[in-house]
Amino acid sequence: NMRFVYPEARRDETVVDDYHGTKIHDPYRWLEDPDSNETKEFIEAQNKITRPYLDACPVKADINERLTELWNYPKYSCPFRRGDRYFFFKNTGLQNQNVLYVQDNLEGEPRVFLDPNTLSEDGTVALSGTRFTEDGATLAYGLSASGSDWITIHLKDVATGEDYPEVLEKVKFASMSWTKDNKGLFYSRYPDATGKADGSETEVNRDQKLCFHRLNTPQSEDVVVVEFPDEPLWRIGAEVSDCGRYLVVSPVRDCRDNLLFFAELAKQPDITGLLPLTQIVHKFEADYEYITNEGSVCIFRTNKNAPNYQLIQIDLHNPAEENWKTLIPEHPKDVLDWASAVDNDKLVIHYVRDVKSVLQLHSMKTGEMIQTFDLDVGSIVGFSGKKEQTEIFYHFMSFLTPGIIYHVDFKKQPYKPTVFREVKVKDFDASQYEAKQVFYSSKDGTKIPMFIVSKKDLPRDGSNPALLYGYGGFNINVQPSFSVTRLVFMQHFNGVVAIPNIRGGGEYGERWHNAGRLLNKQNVFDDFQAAAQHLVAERYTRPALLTAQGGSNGGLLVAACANQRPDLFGAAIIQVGVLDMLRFQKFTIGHAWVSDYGSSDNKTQFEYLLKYSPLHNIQPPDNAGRAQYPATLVLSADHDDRVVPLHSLKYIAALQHAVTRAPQERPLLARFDTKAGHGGGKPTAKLIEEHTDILCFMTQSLGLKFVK
Ligand SMILES: O=C([C@@H]1CCCN1C(=O)CCn1c(=O)c(-c2ccccc2)nc2ccccc21)N1CCCC1
Repeated sequence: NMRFVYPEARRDETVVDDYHGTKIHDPYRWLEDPDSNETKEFIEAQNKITRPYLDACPVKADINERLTELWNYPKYSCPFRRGDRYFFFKNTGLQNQNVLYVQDNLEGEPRVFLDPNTLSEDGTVALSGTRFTEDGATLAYGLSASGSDWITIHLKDVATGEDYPEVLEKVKFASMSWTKDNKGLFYSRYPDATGKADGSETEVNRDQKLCFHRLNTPQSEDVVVVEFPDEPLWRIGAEVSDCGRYLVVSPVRDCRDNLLFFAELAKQPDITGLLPLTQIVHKFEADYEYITNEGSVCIFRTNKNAPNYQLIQIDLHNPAEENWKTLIPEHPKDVLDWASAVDNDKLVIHYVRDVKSVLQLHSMKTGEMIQTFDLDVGSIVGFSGKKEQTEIFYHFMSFLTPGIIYHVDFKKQPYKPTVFREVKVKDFDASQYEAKQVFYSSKDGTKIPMFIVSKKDLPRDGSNPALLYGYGGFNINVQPSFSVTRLVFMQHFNGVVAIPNIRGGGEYGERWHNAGRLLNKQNVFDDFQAAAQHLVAERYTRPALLTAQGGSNGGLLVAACANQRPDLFGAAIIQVGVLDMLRFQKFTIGHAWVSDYGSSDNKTQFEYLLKYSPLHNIQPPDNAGRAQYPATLVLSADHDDRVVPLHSLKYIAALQHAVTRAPQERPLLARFDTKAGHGGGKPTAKLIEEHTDILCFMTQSLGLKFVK
């Protein structure tokens, strides 16, 4: 690789913080101001060296063409019934945003109902959340711009397609829920901002309130119905019960555990102020998620006394914990991932069993299993069904299956799924590939599952490039899914795709999550490094051909592993990563992540965070044996208000500084996009550009050969 001359970034050695007596320098603190000219110039200078490096890739056009060709297949969501109509999302293939269609019945001619592509020239306005009234007459829908978490709520008359005049502003992390009479909407919003609030700001999100909006009135007349003024960091989830009588209110303060309150809406014909709430869960010690209710008996999915989750019944008229009943006890191995009421007296239950989806039908009355719906190895990625409806749809996907939507009609016995729609990717022959699940040992001996996908009959001589993808946090499951980018890597680079289900995720319930957070966070990095070692030991690949990739919390994973074991990876792709572990809680929603990371405000947690924080553990390669860094590409964007770009800016500045006058041959680059955010709602055009650049970076830095 050509030797890189990196942009000089000013180091302000006067910025020193004192954490519980420990002094920590933060010389790039000035990069935390997104609006300063100096920061803008830094971003420009980074893009100025990265762009030519990526564009110099001799097979960039081939990669872009293949990605575009393979991406261009029709994508559908499950149809869902609202009122007397069916709706579904569809993308013909390369549309920037999915389009919402409506049809009078499943065989009827679909009509475009809402096309977000008409809302912006470049596809950067995205639909973010839709909620129909029970009668299907009105749709509340969120719009987000440039990838920001901020949304505006709009209200549309379904019959005419006309929008109501009002627009609800300052909405983020909102639950939207209609009253049963279709006249009003509960939603959560933040107070009017002092400065800008378009997603390029970094201010802490605080003082969220639950409001009630009457349809066809201005937002200024909305009523605050629930607030916790002493708890400015709480977010307030709210849901009107299936029967319409109750509002279930579930405040959260971080990314796990919630409280439970409810209000009796029947007693509030006219909502004019704070709702009287009955509290039923008084401690943050578990997750409680409302599923449905029969009269005053509510069913909740919870991990209280059940790390693999269970369904319990709470009678709102007798809500004390000693009266709670277990409806479906936790399974010893399988994780109860979600549940949904259907056909009035049944529950559809999704389990995750060794990272694979299991779908079952249970009696709502007794909890007994009625039957399973057989599935191949893979994931349920979509579902539609309602308590009072007599049919469901579910969307199956796997590494080698782009998508199959199944339909079950409960009016016919036996309940037998039929294929409603199967999508094909042109000139993709799944029989040329294999996907398998292996279990490898981590540093502490824990068995970790890992999916390995590639062309069949690849040589096992360490000659294949490999892509190791991980997340490892927030109780999130990384289940099999179909990816065009990974298909290009497998088909045209003979690439091996490896996806370890490392600790911190939810694949084995709360135990797995707890084993990878707070003072156990190093287990996550150990699991990922052990996965890399397994791939090398089994001769799938060798370190010089191994790319580590992760985004968000997964970006932290990759950056921490590149610091700890630079010798294991030839390349590192760090997307919208959390990289300053001492300051993350000071920006936007970062404070919510303390449930996984802890906080530098706490001495014990500070000492632990300091040991792995990517920004604070950069060590230059030397001639005494410390390996050079993997070729590194850091990616972020100007409207990422989930993980603000300052993490990536400070990290790339520190990394480039550290290797000045050090034996670092491989490039350490950053790609900063505009009118883009954390990833949600990103238009297809931007996705293809980004994935092209990532594959070009891997090709250039690892010297990969593109095979037609
Ligand atoms: O983004 C994240 C972490 C992990 C996954 C969710 N997450 C969050 O920060 C979740 C943020 N978040 C919420 O907290 C709630 C919410 C609202 C009301 C009640 C309860 C929750 N609703 C959301 C809706 C859309 C997007 C994010 C939302 N991270 C980025 C990097 C580290 C963690």
